[in-house]
Formats: sequence, C-alpha cells, structure tokens
Amino acid sequence: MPLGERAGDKSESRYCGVETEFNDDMPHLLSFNIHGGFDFLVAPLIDPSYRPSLMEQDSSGSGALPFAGSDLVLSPSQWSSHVVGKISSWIDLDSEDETLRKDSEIALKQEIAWASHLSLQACLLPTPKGSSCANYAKCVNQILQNLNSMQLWLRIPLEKSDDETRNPDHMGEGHTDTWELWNSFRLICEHHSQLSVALDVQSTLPSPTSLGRWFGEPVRTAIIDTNSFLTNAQHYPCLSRSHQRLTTAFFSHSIQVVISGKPVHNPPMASLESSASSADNHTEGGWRHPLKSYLDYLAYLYQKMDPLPEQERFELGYRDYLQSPLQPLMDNLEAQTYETFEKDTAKYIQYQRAVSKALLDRVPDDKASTVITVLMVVGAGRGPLVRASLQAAEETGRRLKVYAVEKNPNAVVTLHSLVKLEGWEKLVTIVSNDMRQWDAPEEADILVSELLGSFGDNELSPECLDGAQRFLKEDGISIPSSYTSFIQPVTASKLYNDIKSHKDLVHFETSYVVKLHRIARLAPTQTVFTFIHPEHSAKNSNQRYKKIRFDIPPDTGSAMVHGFAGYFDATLYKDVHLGIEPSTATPNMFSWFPIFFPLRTPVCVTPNTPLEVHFWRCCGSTKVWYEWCVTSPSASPMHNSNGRSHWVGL
Ligand SMILES: C[S@@+](CC[C@H](N)C(=O)[O-])C[C@H]1O[C@@H](n2cnc3c(N)ncnc32)[C@H](O)[C@@H]1O
Repeated sequence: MPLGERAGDKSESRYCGVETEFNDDMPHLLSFNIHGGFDFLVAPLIDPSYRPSLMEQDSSGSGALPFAGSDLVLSPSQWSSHVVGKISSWIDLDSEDETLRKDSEIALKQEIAWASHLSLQACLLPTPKGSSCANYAKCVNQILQNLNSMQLWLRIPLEKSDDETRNPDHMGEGHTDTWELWNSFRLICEHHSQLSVALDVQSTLPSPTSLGRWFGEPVRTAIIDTNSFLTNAQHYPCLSRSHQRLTTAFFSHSIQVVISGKPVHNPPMASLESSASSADNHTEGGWRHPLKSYLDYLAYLYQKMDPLPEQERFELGYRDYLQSPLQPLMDNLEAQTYETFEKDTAKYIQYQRAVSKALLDRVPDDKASTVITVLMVVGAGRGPLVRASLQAAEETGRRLKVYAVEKNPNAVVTLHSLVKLEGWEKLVTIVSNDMRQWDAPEEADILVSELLGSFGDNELSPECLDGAQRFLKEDGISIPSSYTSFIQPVTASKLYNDIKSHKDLVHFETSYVVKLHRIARLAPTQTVFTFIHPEHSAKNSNQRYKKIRFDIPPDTGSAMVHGFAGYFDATLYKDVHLGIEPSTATPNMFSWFPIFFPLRTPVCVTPNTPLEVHFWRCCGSTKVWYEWCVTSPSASPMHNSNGRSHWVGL
C-alpha cells in the first residue's frame, strides 16, 4: 500500500506523492502521475468552482444534483491505494461572511462523505485561514465522531518566526508559530487519533529545536513545494542542508513526502519533460514527468541515508509499542527473556571490566595466588554474570570462589547444567533461594547483581540488595555501587493516543517500557532518584521524593507534554558505568528500552514558564510504586495514588 509504513526498508526509494490540480479526468491524472514515478496523488475530488449556494435547485424535485464525478472512474483499490482527497482550499469555516461559512460547512461535509464513500485512506484539510479556527475545528470534530477509518490531515505551514519576519499570507494576526494553530485545532478535537498533520515545508525553516517538536506530533505527510528547492550547478533541483536533514528525518519517521507546485528548474531533460502535457505521451521513450527531477532528488536523499544498524532493524517492530515492565521479583522470567539478555555482550563486557577493577583493588599482585575472593552473583539468572566474573578473575590472575544465588527454580536448572558443562564445579556453588532469605555460609568480598529496570530502581534492586547486604563484608564491594534515574518531558502523541484508546484511568497511571521513536524530547534529562550500595545508614529508607523543574529552551516555542521519558545510569565500579540515559548511554547495549510515565491530561509548556514535576517512590509492605504530578504551568491530578493502578510486587 503506498501509504503504508516502510521504515527501514532501504531496497527502493521511499513512497512519494504529488499534489495535483483538479482534473475531471481522474483516470488520466492517475496514470500520468503513477507512470511518472509517483506512488499516490493528493488531488481535489470536486471542481474548485463548486459552491453549494450557487447550485440551481433541481426543478424535477429529485433532490441533490451531483457535485462530483462518478466513483466508477477508478477501481476501489485505485481510489484507496493511490488517491488522497484534497478538500477544497476555498473552504473557510471561520469567515466573517456567513454565506461563505455556510457553503464551507456544506462542502466540507459533502467532500469528506464522498471521500469516505470512495474508501480513501486520507483527506488533506486546508490550512485554517485565520488565527481563529474554532468553527472549522468544531465541524471537523463532528465529522470525526462518525468517520470510517479515514485519516484527516490538517495542512499546517511549517513556520515559526519572530513578529517582524512573519508571513502574513499564511497565518492570521497574532500567530507567529503555526504549531499553536495545530494545537488549538487538536485540543478542540480532543486529540482525536484520526486527526493528523500535513506539514507544508517552506523555503525558510524554523530552528532545529523548534522543528524537533513536530516529531512527537502525528505528522503523516510533509508537502515540499518546488519553490523550496535550490538549483545545483547542473541546473537540477536540490535542497539546502537544513532541508536535507529535515527530509531525512521525515523518512526515518515514516512521514510520507509529497511534491507540490510547478516545475521551476530546468535540468537538461526539460525539453523532453515539457512535451509531457498529454497522457498519450507517457509511455513514449524518454518521456519524463515534469516533476521527475524533484522525485529523483528525494530518492537520492533516501538512498544516501545510512542503513539502520542490525540491532535497530531488529527493534523496528518495538518502536513506540507500549510494554508492561518486567516484574522479575514477583514473576519468574521465561527462557526467551534470559536469552535476549544474554545476547547483550555490551552489558557483560562492562560487568567484566568492573569485576576486574574491583579484584585488582582488593587483591594486590603479591597475594594474587594465595587470596581467594568470595564473589556472590545475586540474581544469577542462567549464569552470564558468573561467566563474566570468572573471565575477570582469569584476566587479572586472581582466584575466585563464586556463589550463584537465584530464586527462579527454572533458571537454576540451567545454571546446574552450565556449571557441569563448563567444569566449574570446584569454583561455583549454586544456591536456589531468594537473596533476601538466604543464610549465607560465609561473607562476600564482592556482591554482583543486575536487578535494574529501565528506571534503575523500578525492578526493586534496592529492596533485594538491602536483603543481600547482610552477607557482604563490612568493607565489601557492591557491583553496581549506585544507580540513578533520569526523566525528561516529551511530546508523544502516538503513545498518548494508544493509552487513551483503553478508555480507563489505569492505563494513564501505569509506566511503560517502550522503544521511543516518534517523540520530541523537550528539555535535557534531569536526575530523579539515586540508590547507593551497600547502604550502611539505617535511617535511609527506599522511599524517595523529588521535585524537578525543567526549562524549555527559548527557541522551541510552545509544545505539548504527553508524559516523561525515563532512563537510568548505573555506576558498576569506579569509572565503569552502564546505562541508557541518552547523553551517556552505553554504546550497542540493548537490554533496556526507556520507560514512559504518561500524563492523564497533556500539558502545554512554553519557554517562559518552568515545567515543574514531582515524583515519589512509595514503599508498602507488599509493593513499591511511583506517584507523579505536575504543578507548573498548571496543576495535574496526582497519578497512581496509593499505587491504585500500577505497582511492583515485593
Ligand atoms: C534482570 S535478571 C538478570 C539475570 C542475569 N544476571 C543476567 O544478566 O542475564 C535478574 C535475575 O535476578 C533474579 N532475582 C530477582 N530478585 C531476586 C531475589 N530476591 N533473589 C534471588 N534472585 C532474584 C531473577 O529471577 C532474575 O533471574
């Protein structure tokens, strides 16, 4: 399907559409453009001169006169696969002129009803004419209530300018940032999941920070006018560097590109192209669509993109897909979950480095052959940290005695066979028990664990390690020695709509593990909670509270916060760390996707007012949970009070 997602498929050029003028010979229009290399048309369905109020009443009394051609001119699959309906651009539902307003409402409803009848996948709605769009949005909202699966793409010029440089043709008074226009419209339509954006790319672009906001919005298509192209030395169209970057970002976010406008470049093939005014010419040798050089340039940009690394390709199916975090304490993990962990060599390399450094610090060279270090892997799973620890001992020439403690009896079965297979019987003792209950026969020099969730402490590592600390020597080392969680506000309309589709409170008060892709990060991350191990101070409970203030960078403009992306960073030992916080993330590590804390009602933020958010880590006798709320720029309700919707079992 031309409008389907093809992210990651580098085998051919991306699907690309063309915006056309009205043509009552639709079969001709379609074949001309499809043969010209385009995948779909954005075409008016109705003659632009049509006005409901100008239609003569049918004197025979047989009802409405036809306002469009027959649906039979194309096959149903041609309509739905190759045509996006362009709603008449004269439509102005917020006009002062009542006749125009009424005509607009009738025409909009007729055109969308006609497009639904044709089973089109999408319609392009014209840009709101003034700064007020209430009546237009109200009418679209009514339509959305009873619409089939068709998407409505609201055409929004990509513009954010200072007052002096504002383009008055595009926006009504008072609007310097077209994101605001989109935001008013979608708020009136209550974030309807079938309302999305068609960005009209202009020859000048807003700042990268301001552009970034759109990648968390439901942008389905980007319309690039031929006037936005520059001319290269051979007279071919090309894009400025910033336009190239933007177009590449559209491709990697599965945003379809549409070329619009008349050809304004004259590459050497132009003489051939100009003969293409008739559909009869389209199969003749050498014929080129008049916009082919623009299409070729976009295909070239697409092909030039770096191929996705193998891991990213593997993760494509997880992009923006909400998953419940693991409950490794309450539940027993399955074999395939362990298998996924074990493939993540980057993680085990870091652990091996940390254990090596700890062994070298603990045992001086002259005692290497005599001192035996007691190392306990608590939460050993199927053994990869046991292996990493033994490799560290070998690498450093230190002697180890290892205890592998694991509470999942199924993983213990595999541990036994691993120890036998590797001939580690003399080195490794397997303990099938919960580390919080086990009576260790001796104390450990080093306690190695990996009980971390995407938000660090969210899989209850603090509670487990508090239990295990009993059998760590007074001067013993915990690997990790600390971990910290981080959050940042994000625009994430796709995640918000997915959560909203459940129509309940529980889903809005749950944190999710998710491979974030179609999001905009609105401010740098800030730290939330830190845990240190071993924790010798009895007064330190694992409850936490943090108030965090984010300042939205000045050139961003206003933006919508749908929730908070969360990450962690762990110090394994001294300078050896492991984590997914974007600015310091461990390269090539894939065991953790970020976490997402949603907001029940998205909050609009501006650079002038700080965004203030509060996070609590609450502990009960049987469960641990988070609560969160926003207090600036406006107050949100408390999320997940008393862990009523989401918690982690102890
Ligand atoms: C995230 S997995 C890591 C497994 C393994 N170390 C690895 O890297 O593949 C955590 C493991 O700790 C175990 N675990 C969690 N809490 C535990 C506890 N209180 N006592 C013993 N094992 C525990 C889980 O069953 C699971 O096997």
